[in-house]
Amino acid sequence: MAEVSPSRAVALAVVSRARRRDAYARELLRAAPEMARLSLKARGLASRLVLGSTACRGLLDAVLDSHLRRPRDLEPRVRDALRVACFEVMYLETSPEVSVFQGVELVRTVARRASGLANAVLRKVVSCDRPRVRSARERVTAALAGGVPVSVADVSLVAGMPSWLAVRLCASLPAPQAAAMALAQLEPAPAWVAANTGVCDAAQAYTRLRESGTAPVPVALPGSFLLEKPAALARSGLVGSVDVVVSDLGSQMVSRIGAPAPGTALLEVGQGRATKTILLENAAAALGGPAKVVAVDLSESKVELARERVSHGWEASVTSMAWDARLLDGPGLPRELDRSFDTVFCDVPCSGTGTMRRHPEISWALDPSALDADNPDGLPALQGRILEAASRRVAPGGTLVYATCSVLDEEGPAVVDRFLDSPAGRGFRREDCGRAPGVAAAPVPFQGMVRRWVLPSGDFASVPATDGPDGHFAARLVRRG
Ligand SMILES: C[S@@+](CC[C@H](N)C(=O)[O-])C[C@H]1O[C@@H](n2cnc3c(N)ncnc32)[C@H](O)[C@@H]1O
Repeated sequence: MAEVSPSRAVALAVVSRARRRDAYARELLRAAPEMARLSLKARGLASRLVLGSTACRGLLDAVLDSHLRRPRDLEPRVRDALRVACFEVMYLETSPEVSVFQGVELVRTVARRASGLANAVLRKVVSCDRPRVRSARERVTAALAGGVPVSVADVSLVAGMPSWLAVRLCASLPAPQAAAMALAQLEPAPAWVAANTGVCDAAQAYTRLRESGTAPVPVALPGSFLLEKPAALARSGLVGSVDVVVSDLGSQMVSRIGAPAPGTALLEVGQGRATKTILLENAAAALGGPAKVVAVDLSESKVELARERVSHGWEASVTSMAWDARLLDGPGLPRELDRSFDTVFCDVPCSGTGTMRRHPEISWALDPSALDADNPDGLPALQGRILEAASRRVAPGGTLVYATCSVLDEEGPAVVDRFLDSPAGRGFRREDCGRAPGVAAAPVPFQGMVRRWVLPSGDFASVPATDGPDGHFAARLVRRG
């Protein structure tokens, strides 16, 4: 009898490891020694099974529980195997016979006596749930073209996300965009990288990427590439040496929207691992030379990491420090922050709903109350507070950029509207992100790519779609002189 395939066995090992260690599935997938022994095709399937079964976790559990007499009795390792198999039956194109057979074998590898139960459950998934997904997908695909509404239930089922999140998504996005996002959620996300021009120019980055087997394809922004074989990047050493930074194209667009003029002062709030610091300096350099950047983050360990990364090419122009951005308008600021800046770029903590293809844990880990504007401990309150405090550091005539990787109104336009209505915000006016100097100076096709996502308000809001960038939001506010 045929055995369970290596890709499914590896997928189960990684999913179980993530549960036991309470770790991120994508990171374990990258580090898994078993992955290196798989063929490229098998690695692709293992990766889809791990990321997909993680992204749909709650929905798969509800499906499995509906077919079990005593769901609570299911051992965690059997549930892991059934989730992987259930995801394949419902969402992938594998024939039902193969996916059920493989699912039963997978369960047998962890609990021989549970194989009969697995067979019964997976057959029910084939007859009840697989057709539901297929018909929901047809309706969502029809909504993509426009003119047809999209239902919350279909978005939730097609994307494998909780219904409350689908409700918020459909309230934030026009139907064709909600449909495009739902259809893209369980597809592999494109892999973009940008050359770190502090270390190498676009031509050198291209050569190094090509020689390392990543099959780079230049995109409309010089130094930016789509990788056709992203798996080779991990072995290339180019990420560790910071010759390139891995960054979604939407994030690269936001960095051009925030691009400081050469030699001017920029305060970056929420520096994280310094990916945008490098992109912002790339953008300034493209305009003529680096900016003088002071960057803050609440997390000491991220500041350490950021310092190491910017030391590759930008050590002379970037200062990274640990500071709580909510205190940027208070007394006792360190000398580096007690001044005004030509640009203040706020990359605030957010739900990450624009990046769920890359971070599959997000949708089932999010607490809906964290998105309520009136929750004092929620994200919109934190984002508004950071924006307000950071606005005090903008010089007259200077620019304040507010950025998130969320697609939800509550964390984007609503936060900016509230700020502009507040006493601190009254001195600012909203400007068109598509006309930002860093965008206007970029090649015309890139300008078109950015402007495609600019809303009538002037804000930038990309939305995930198959082969498209992640969901990023940016508002550009100029302080009256
Ligand atoms: C969206 S991430 C930034 C990503 C980063 N800009 C990059 O490109 O890698 C938001 C960052 O804000 C930081 N943060 C959260 N609360 C903060 C606060 N009160 N003050 C400063 N930084 C904060 C987090 O540690 C996190 O690194």
